[in-house]
Amino acid sequence: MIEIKNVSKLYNGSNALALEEMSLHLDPGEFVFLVGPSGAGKSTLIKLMFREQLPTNGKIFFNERDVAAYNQKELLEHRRKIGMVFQDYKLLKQKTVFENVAFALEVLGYSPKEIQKKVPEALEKVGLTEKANSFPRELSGGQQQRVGIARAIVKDPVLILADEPTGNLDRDNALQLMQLFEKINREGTTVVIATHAWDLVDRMQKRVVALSSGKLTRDEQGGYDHE
Ligand SMILES: Nc1ncnc2c1ncn2[C@@H]1O[C@H](COP(=O)(O)OP(=O)(O)OP(=O)(O)O)[C@@H](O)[C@H]1O
Repeated sequence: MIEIKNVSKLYNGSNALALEEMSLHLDPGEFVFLVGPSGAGKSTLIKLMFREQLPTNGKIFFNERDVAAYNQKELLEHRRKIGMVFQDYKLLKQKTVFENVAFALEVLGYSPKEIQKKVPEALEKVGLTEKANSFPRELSGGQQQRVGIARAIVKDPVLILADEPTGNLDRDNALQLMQLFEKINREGTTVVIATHAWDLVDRMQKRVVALSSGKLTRDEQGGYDHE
């Protein structure tokens, strides 16, 4: 699904590489944790996969297509296929839960009829049917992140990219969130999660890709650290 080949990233105005000669292959249906210390390059890798940033060197292929060669239509199509989840949820405060999730479809041009069908399905999947008419401020952090996940899955993405999705949550909520990602993955969506939550990574026993100073240092199935 995604092939990252010898990718390096140097941000404008920076003199250190955020990623250095990184290569990584993701197959459809995988569940992958990206781990590593602050500044290791996890967010950069996620931004490159979403094609929010372009590599300075190297190439990224999404379903065998070079993402740097996309035209405008292909770029929109790429982003339609990828659901993003953020640490700070990024919900619209003045919109209800339903409206927040619906908005993700409105910007993609879905019809009102499709929106009325798909939003309740997504809310049901994340267990928030009862909260459809609530505003984000009326929800707990865990519930707000579930809205974030509903917004990501409502467009039936093939890939979910989550950057530190449990960073603002307590351990119980974080674990429930990870289990929700696992359920979404079981239903066929590829999931990539950048996280510092090493205890949860240990518990989940998935593929773990570790980065340090922009380099891949480990890529294996299992817990956070086997050494
Ligand atoms: N927009 C930017 N401009 C310049 N440098 C940046 C930019 N974004 C990130 N960097 C730098 O690139 C490196 C990798 O950052 P990145 O955010 O990818 O790390 P991370 O592993 O996600 O860290 P964290 O766990 O703290 O989120 C860091 O040295 C960072 O300072």
